[in-house]
Amino acid sequence: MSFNLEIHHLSKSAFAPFGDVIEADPASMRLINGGTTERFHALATADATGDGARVIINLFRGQPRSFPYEISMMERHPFGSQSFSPLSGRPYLVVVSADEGGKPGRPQVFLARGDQGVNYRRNVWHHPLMSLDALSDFLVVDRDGPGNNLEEFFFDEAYIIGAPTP
Ligand SMILES: NC(=O)N[C@@H](O)C(=O)O
Ligand code: NI
Repeated sequence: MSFNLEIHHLSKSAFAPFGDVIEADPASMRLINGGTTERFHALATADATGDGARVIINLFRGQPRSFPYEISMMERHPFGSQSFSPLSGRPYLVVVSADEGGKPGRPQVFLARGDQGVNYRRNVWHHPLMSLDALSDFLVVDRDGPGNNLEEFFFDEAYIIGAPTP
């Protein structure tokens, strides 16, 4: 069995082609509330398109994935962005692909810290939530409304991820 996907630490620059990293970036910080609160401003933008579309806020409670793990499919949301912000303080995996002629290319795997969220830009290929180690909660901001906002693609041959090392 070949563990043929490397895991990289999540960074704003590496993730830029796919969306935003939601983290306490000093460059975005402004003091508010009489200096008692740091506002890390406009880290990402929620996008919801189509008549009747709305941005909604959800909680996802994800069961931990076991490894080696087969990446057999990817999905995307053609009508809206989707963000995941960890509430349990645990790392998790983020798996994304560039679009290649309407299909996902070779997945890229990022290990996100427990204080980093991600916002997938609209129509970006990604794997469904991948919690690690224990049941984990995430605040998820995405799009609700008419139309099918889920497109899935199944690979002919699955990619394999070995167990992440912290
Ligand atoms: N289906 C759903 O709401 N979740 C997925 O979109 C996901 O990315 O986890
Ligand atoms: Ni999704």
